Amino acid sequence: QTGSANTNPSDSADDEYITSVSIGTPAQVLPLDFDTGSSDLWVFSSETPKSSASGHTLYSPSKSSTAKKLSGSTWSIEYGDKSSSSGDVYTDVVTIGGFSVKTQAVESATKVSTQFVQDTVISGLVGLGFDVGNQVSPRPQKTWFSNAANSLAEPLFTADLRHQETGSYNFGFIDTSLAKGTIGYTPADGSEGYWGFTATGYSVGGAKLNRNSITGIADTGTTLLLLPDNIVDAYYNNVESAQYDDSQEGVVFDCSEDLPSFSFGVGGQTITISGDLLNLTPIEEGSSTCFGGLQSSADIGINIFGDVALKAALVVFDLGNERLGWAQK
Ligand SMILES: CC(C)C[C@H](NC(=O)C[C@H](O)[C@H](CC1CCCCC1)NC(=O)CC[C@H](O)[C@H](Cc1ccccc1)NC(=O)OC(C)(C)C)C(=O)O
Repeated sequence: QTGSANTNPSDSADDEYITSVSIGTPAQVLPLDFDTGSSDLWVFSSETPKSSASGHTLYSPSKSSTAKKLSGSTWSIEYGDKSSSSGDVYTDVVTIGGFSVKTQAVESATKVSTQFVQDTVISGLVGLGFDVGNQVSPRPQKTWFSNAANSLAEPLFTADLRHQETGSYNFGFIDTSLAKGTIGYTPADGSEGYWGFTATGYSVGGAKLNRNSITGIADTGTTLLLLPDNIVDAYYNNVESAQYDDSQEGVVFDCSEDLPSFSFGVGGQTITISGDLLNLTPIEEGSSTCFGGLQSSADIGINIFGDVALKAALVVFDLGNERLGWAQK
């Protein structure tokens, strides 16, 4: 068995990717953000304060004949961007791309931080990280993919995120036609809950890859490519107008710049992110100053290959073999 779901950029900056998920009986369809950087499936619901819930699609367990309260269970999460949410837990049928998990923990939000209130394009997250990262207590719950893995044709899923166009999350199979290059595999470290891996080197503007390895995570829930300062500086030294902008908290440059590409080695393959994918967006509507897709990871303590990097590749999250596959798109 397999599943295949389309995913779409949330806005002109590809800030997030939105995928429709069916929950309950009859199906309640919510727009959710698939996040390989966390491990909880949580949703705005009938239990979310009305003032916080306006503009969001809500899950109502009371309207689902298959919903069951997981009594005594609660959850609470704070994300890297300091946003947070918390609540209680139900189990219900959750269908993604035509594949159903009958008894999935659906975490219902009784509290959401301002950022989630304002981000009305999504009504929650589907965590696709390792189960060790789940935040339900007293008993952590499994992710949708972990529950699905044994019934899928293969215990893996792929992410095909695209710039300003529809991409896909496929479960249980690899559609190699989505990629131009060969899939290179490298071990994945799930011990922290993330999909951790090591890139074998990098280069700017198509130069030969150096041998400076980079350990980081493949994170569909992070917009940017976040790498160490020495790499960020090596890249922006090639961009005449690049400068750090305190108010934007990142490197900005003239939108008219012809940006160099950025490449990294992984699993014996080279993934090249084109210059135009490294120009994320004007700092505000109509501005001629643009915000870089590559920024520093210095104050995070972990390198993150977020959507800016993932857009250049077809990425295979292979739980069965504990490995990540990358192929140039
Ligand atoms: C709870 C833990 C077990 C796991 C937890 N994991 C993470 O924090 C990483 C995870 O991928 C989280 C998942 C995101 C949380 C916020 C909502 C969207 C998903 N990523 C994050 O926390 C990183 C935040 C994202 O990069 C935001 C996402 C965003 C975009 C538009 C509007 C709002 C929010 N982008 C964002 O800020 O884009 C700019 C810089 C261009 C504005 C952790 O490490 O603490």
